[in-house]
Amino acid sequence: VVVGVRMWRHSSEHMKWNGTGSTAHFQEIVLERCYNYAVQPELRDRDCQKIREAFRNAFISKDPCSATEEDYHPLMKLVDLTVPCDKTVFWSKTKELAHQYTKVRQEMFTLEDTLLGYIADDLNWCGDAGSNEMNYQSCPHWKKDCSNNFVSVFWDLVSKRFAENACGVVQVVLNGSISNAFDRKSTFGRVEVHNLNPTKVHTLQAWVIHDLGKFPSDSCSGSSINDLRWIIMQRNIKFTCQDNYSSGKFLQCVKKPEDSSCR
Ligand SMILES: Nc1nc2c(c(=O)[nH]1)N1CN2[C@@H]2O[C@H](COP(=O)(O)OP(=O)(O)OC[C@H]3O[C@@H]1[C@H](O)[C@@H]3O)[C@@H](O)[C@H]2O
Repeated sequence: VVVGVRMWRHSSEHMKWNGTGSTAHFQEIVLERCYNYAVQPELRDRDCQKIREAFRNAFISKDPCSATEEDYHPLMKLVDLTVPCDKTVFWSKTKELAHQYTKVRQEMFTLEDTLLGYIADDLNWCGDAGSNEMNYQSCPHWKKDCSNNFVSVFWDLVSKRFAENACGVVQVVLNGSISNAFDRKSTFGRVEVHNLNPTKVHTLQAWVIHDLGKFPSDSCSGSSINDLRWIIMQRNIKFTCQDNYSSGKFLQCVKKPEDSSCR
């Protein structure tokens, strides 16, 4: 009975938040994804154990509404978010299409195609100040509880670093099937656009892609894209835009650019 009561009291110690709890088996998933990523075999054992520990230590035993970028600095020191010039792909409201793109064009990289983005994608994590356990019951919701939670701060930080490291011609896949393909409040609009380095990035190429069989709701001449064009040109970066693509045609043309219907 004592063990039962202690266990019960222990699990009820966690705060009740409005967001879903930490992903089950979080630590094992982080380690396994690290091993799966194309890390050089001789490095991966040492590095993956360290990455798992540094990731956990960033948030465990801390108030989950007190996250800061500094909490992640030991983890950021272990990974590199740099990709080759002309190979960076940002996205906004087009996650699946952007990943289909980089699956077809393996030399292109979304944040998800870097080690840290690949490890963290679709996971949720938080702890509690009064415990060294993860909270699997609930975690802060970025709107209903607090924006400085560990997941939101993580994605803003890695998105910022990913944008800072970009060079040459960078691309962004935007959703032409919603009214505002570009949204200043999105991570792309709030973080990545403002962290591109104009001395390294000379052009931002936007793709405004609409869903197959639907009329486009936004286009390169729409007000939201004109807003993006203005912001980018203010930053002394060239802006180009393509909008006569449905998602199917976009994937077909990135696979075979020489196809006559793709010019
Ligand atoms: N699993 C990933 N999540 C996120 C990435 C990312 O690369 N991977 N993010 C952000 N992000 C999280 O996704 C939603 C918003 O998406 P959504 O509203 O669809 O688009 P965002 O522009 O906010 O964010 C996409 C943009 O930021 C990076 C990625 O490099 C793209 O260029 C919000 O919770 C962000 O914190």
